[in-house]
Amino acid sequence: MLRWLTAGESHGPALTAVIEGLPAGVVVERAAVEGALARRRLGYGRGARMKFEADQLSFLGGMRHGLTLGSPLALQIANSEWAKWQAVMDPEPVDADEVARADDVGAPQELARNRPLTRPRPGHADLVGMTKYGFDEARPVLERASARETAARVALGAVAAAFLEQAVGIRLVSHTVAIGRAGMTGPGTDAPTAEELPGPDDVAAVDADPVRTLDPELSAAMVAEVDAARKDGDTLGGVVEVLAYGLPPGLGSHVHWDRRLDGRLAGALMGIQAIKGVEVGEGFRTAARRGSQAHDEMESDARGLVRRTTLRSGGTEGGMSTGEVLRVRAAMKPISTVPRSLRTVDTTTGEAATAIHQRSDVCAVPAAGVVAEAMVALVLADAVLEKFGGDSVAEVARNHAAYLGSVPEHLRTPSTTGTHR
Ligand SMILES: Cc1cc2nc3c(=O)[nH]c(=O)nc-3n(C[C@H](O)[C@H](O)[C@H](O)COP(=O)(O)O)c2cc1C
Ligand SMILES: C=C(O[C@@H]1CC(C(=O)O)=C[C@@H](OP(=O)(O)O)[C@H]1O)C(=O)O
Repeated sequence: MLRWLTAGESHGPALTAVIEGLPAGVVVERAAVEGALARRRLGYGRGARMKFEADQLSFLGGMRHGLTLGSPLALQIANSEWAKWQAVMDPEPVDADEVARADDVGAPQELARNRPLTRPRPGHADLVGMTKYGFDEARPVLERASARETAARVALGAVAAAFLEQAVGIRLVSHTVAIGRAGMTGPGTDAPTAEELPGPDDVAAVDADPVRTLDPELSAAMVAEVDAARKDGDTLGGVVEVLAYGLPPGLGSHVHWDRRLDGRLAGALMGIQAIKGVEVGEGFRTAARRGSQAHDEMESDARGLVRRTTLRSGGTEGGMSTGEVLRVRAAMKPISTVPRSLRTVDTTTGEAATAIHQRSDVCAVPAAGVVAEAMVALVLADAVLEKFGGDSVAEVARNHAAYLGSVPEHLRTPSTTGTHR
């Protein structure tokens, strides 16, 4: 079983993450984890904070000389802006005078770090978090609700992705499929073909695009959507897709609801801030089709392998991976810190007010794709360990190879023979 936790506030000293249950012998390269953290900061529409704040990574346990030890792996992402926030966010008691002095000289009240935040934003965690935890302002809520925390998940996801590739050859890629109305497809559209999907070697090309899509026309339309929203003082959401290549058939299980791979993926993706919908394969769009147009028919190819003719299911049947490319989508709602300020109430007086608006992202959909990729990597790593066990990477790899080798000749598929993309 793979378990993991994150801790840390958005403007606190650091984010901390621990993952337990990884086998020994995973090569974890600093460059790979830092690369993943850098990818999460990408994307047209992100706010100013992404430019000046740096993710300072340290490995604190569970590794020796670049290899996992089989013990819990702990890492930390220090906040380069901490000095500015220390008085306001110090975990230890601080003099009120010191907090008062932490005001930004000359900053408008909106931007002052030390003022109580009493105008909760509709769509953010502010009001309900204050009510639930008994706070009289939103700072203690928004600090943890903030998607800054996703940096810790992305770091863990990079470790999980390293394990997946090294032990069983699974590789992931994510991309943006819609921002606002750009890229939205209706119920009639069919599943993409394998050639239309980004492959695992396309990660750098996807990341090179400002909105993380390989389609230049779509990219331009998405950038235009972000520009138009920014001009109107508004924000946007969209849809991201994660693809995983190299899965064996049989990760997850049909035998119990909480063992279904699709359910576990949906839970993990819905656990990302602002994600409000998840689709496996054609998801909601498949509901509008007839059965004859909704499933992936099987045929025997020239080599006698059982092959699917389409990619509609998204790579799961019965809560198990089929061995086809895994394809999951997540829908992100628009950013709730809307510059043109939404109506709210001041929680000190109950009077009408406009919601807090500090600097924020206009659109963070491209970054959400990187976070979704990390969550899928973590779920798949857990499912691989459940199926193949093993205390070392070599043992997991042996168990995986033995399983694939045991599939009867007449049921072999491209995935059981290692010939899928
Ligand atoms: C990568 C990423 C960046 C985000 N950036 C912002 C932001 O700058 N401003 C904001 O109000 N919400 C932002 N959000 C969304 C909030 O974190 C989220 O709406 C809030 O935590 C409430 O949770 P809920 O939307 O799931 O209800 C971001 C989310 C993600 C995944
Ligand atoms: C810091 C990150 O994202 C933050 C997520 C976020 C939110 O409300 O979720 C709000 C913004 O923070 P602030 O309001 O302090 O500018 C984003 O910048 C990050 O992703 O590293």
